[in-house]
Amino acid sequence: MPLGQRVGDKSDSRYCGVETDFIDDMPHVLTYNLSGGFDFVVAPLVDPSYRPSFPTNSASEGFVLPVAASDLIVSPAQWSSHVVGKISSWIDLDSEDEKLRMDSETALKQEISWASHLSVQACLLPPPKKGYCSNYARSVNQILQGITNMQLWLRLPLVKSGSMENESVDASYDSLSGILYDSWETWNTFRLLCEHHVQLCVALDIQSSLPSINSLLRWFGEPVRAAIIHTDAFLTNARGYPCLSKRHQKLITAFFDLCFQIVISGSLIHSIPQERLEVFPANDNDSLGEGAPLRHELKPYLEYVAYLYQRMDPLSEQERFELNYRDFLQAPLQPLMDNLEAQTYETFEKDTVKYNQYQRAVCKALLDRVSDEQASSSNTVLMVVGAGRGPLVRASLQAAEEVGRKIKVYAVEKNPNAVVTLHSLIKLEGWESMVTVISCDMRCWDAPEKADILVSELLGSFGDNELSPECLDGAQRFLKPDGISIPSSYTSYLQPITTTKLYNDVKANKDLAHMETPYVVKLHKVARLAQAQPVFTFRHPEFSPNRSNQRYVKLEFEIPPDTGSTLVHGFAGYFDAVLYGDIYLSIEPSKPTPTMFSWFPIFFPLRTPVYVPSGSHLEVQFWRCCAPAKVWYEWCVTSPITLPVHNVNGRSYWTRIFGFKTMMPRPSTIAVKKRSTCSVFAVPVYPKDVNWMT
Ligand SMILES: C[S@@+](CC[C@H](N)C(=O)[O-])C[C@H]1O[C@@H](n2cnc3c(N)ncnc32)[C@H](O)[C@@H]1O
Repeated sequence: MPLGQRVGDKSDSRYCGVETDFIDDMPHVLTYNLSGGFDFVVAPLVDPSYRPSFPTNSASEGFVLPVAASDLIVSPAQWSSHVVGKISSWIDLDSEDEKLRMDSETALKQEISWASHLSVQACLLPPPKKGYCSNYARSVNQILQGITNMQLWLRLPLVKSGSMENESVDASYDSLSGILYDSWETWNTFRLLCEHHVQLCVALDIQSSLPSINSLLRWFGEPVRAAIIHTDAFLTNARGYPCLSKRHQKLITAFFDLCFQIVISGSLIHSIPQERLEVFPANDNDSLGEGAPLRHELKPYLEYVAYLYQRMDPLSEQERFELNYRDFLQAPLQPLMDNLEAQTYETFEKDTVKYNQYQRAVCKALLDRVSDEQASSSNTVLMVVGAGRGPLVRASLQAAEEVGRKIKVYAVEKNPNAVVTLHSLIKLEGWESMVTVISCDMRCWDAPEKADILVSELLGSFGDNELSPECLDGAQRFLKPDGISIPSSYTSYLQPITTTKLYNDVKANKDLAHMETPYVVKLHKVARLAQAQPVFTFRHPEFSPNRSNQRYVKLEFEIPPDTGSTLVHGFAGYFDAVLYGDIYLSIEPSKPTPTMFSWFPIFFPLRTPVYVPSGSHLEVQFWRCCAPAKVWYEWCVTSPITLPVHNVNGRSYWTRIFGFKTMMPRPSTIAVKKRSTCSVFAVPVYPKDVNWMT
């Protein structure tokens, strides 16, 4: 039974599991827990008290595992939908005791092999011993090469020494070794040894004490599949029921949003008032005995977790639309090279927030330019360059009407298909006396007069990446020397992020070009490691004779000291734009224009993820390069390690300045969609097609 559904979140219900001990009667384990309200069990498949001692050279031949149930006793559908196999915790692949190490490896392979035979979708691996995991990771990596569908969840405590709420009960300190412990470091070592294998995931043990927010945030970009909450991490409310601290509540809510499963572990340690203990009718195949009532002792914990889920804010209509775009790579639009399609324009046109901002900017500019006294006599010349299907023309006309100014509009558009719409709009909306449509590239148009105001929206997710600077440089010839450009400036921003999902998706293409191409992405499962910093700014008009659109910047990111070490998979890119005066558009995370959805962020991947040790800086260098026919970015990391410059000479990604044909090799085998459109070439499996394990 799902925990319940948030309004508007129908396909995205959350699931809650329970960790059980070994009982050699899996049908009973399932009946008891599923009828008790849990969706799945995390259960040992093999008796953990069984500690085989294998002959040194003939491995496991002939051994029969003491298993929890024959594969026949539980249906294949139940094995795969309701059971996560828990690997024996005695297994220690990095023990100094060679015999134990060898036996552990054999036993691990046997248990995984049995789990694989049952088709369970995941196995929970015991945590590595603190500080050591190389041999464990090596063996797991070997296993990963041979399994197809099953995931392996590496169990780790959610701890980081030096940042826990209550250091006196700090589980992050290894008293044996005296080593300060950060479980993220263990995870990072483990997954690097396993080459970021996509089936290697994490299950976090949530304890009563939590590390600092910044160190927790690192996990948001990791492939965490489950958060295991032990009953002793729960507090007791005034009525005797379990509840969680405010920090835990926030964390679990964030986990829901990131689609992590919740698992309740441990026994009932709260004295729940008797009348609230629920009784469940016995199931037909209840092996406890006919008619015996079943009562799940952990139900109060499950109910509390369900309550946290249900009280989350409902998803807005826009968020629901964007569910399918979360963490999926899209090829950036190139409206200068390509002619946009009708449905792309249609998606833009739904973003009323963007056009309202333009309308406000045009209002302000008209009021500044034309005094009340001149209002009836002067006719302001406004040119919408890159008019598309006319929304900025409409916003400009509405602005003029709002402030009582007369305007004459030229709508300049190079896409002949959009020009057809512009012509039909003139008739439909009665614009004949006010609007002239020009079917032309703005850089080639021989304008009959000069403009007072030049309005454009040629911005990409990274501001200048759709070549707004080059287009407006060509158009400003017909702007009066004191004319106004809307936008008057725009700035790109960069932010280092951890994003295992995107890194793996990019890497799956196995070629250099995909590793050094920027993608448009609705970022979701990412850890934003530092504040975004400004990169390149362009101002318009720019009449200086020495102007250049080449840019270079060196950025130094300071990761907050309590974060701990991090792994950077690439950079999220954003932009903001000053339209006019104090009217702006922004997708920069610290000051986004509320509810505007025209742009998702851009992602610049790194060919090799960069480990940034705790307390170190991350230095990155970015170039905007221009040649007569193309524009491209190059980027590299120069501290704490130096990586090769990415996209040298625009070899993998570039934008063509002239001509409208796509000449660039486009990613074809990856999940690529176009910016904010419904033209989906590949759809995500989750959450559309709900699979509770993925
Ligand atoms: C991002 S779309 C914006 C369209 C419209 N203004 C809107 O807000 O829906 C950019 C438009 O500019 C057009 N465009 C790009 N470069 C151009 C150029 N050099 N000359 C004329 N139109 C251009 C594209 O064809 C496209 O219709």
